[in-house]
Amino acid sequence: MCSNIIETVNLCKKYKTTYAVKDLNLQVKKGEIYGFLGPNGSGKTTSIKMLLGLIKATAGSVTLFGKQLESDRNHILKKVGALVESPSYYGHLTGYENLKIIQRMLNVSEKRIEEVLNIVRLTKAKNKLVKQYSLGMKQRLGIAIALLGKPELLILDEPTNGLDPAGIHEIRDLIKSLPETDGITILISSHLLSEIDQMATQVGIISEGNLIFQDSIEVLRNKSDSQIRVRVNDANKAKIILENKFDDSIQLDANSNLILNKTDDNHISLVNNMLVDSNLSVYRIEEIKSSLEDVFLNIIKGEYS
Ligand SMILES: Nc1ncnc2c1ncn2[C@@H]1O[C@H](COP(=O)(O)OP(=O)(O)OP(=O)(O)O)[C@@H](O)[C@H]1O
Repeated sequence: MCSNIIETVNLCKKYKTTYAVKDLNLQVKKGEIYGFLGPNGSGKTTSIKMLLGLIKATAGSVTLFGKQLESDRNHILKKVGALVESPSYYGHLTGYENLKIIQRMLNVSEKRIEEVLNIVRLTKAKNKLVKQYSLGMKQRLGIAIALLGKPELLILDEPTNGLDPAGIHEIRDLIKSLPETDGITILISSHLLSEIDQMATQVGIISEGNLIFQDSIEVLRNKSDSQIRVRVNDANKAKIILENKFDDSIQLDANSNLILNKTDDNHISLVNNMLVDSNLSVYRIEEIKSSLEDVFLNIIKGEYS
């Protein structure tokens, strides 16, 4: 049995002669927090709109909960909550009153309003007019609205866009806490890996409409390159010694540290012994890893393909 909550097969959207999304094969399993990453204009919103049936695909299929979206759209979408682009509210009404309108439309219990206010931590601000809410509070209200119908799948399109670091942190904590309580599956898009790094279990990277990476966050982390940085009392002398011995050019960084590309233990031990035998003082040997953001940028540039 297929355990994918979202599955798309060769999903395409073409505008005139250009593909905004090309042969997208997304696979999102139950209970995952799937980080859908890509630079601005890479096709995230277009993909999400196709998942929600808001725009028609040029080709390909969308399957949610094992059922083709086309076959039973209304029934399937009842199990989905979404926040796409800037949510619209009635600014002259309170947060509670905004939720009340949607609660009536969805025909869920009034008790659910208090529950979602609590989840998004807006209970204290529920009687404040929404026009007086901060951007972060408005985004959290948008998530509360998306959660009202107790969705099994939550789709959030760039929910941290425009937020300050504290706002981003709040949304991150909130999203991380959701699968534990409700067993919900979440797809969240962003153009910054750092924003979803600590919450995503699975990552899909889209660039120019093509999905160029889809795997666990661990696999992404393992793509991070390592180098060894060595601090000695005379870097130039050390450089000559090592280059003569290993017949390989050694770089120095801006602080006159030696940078070694070979990182295996035996090599590092050999280097250390050589430097010490040459009466150099070795102050520090440390591993430096490229950041996850660098890995993300390198994947987009095609450096890992
Ligand atoms: N209605 C449209 N007509 C023509 N082109 C469109 C339309 N909507 C989107 N596009 C184009 O499709 C491409 C993908 O846009 P999309 O909004 O999906 O990207 P995105 O990854 O969500 O970017 P952002 O983070 O900036 O929202 C862009 O080149 C965009 O200009």
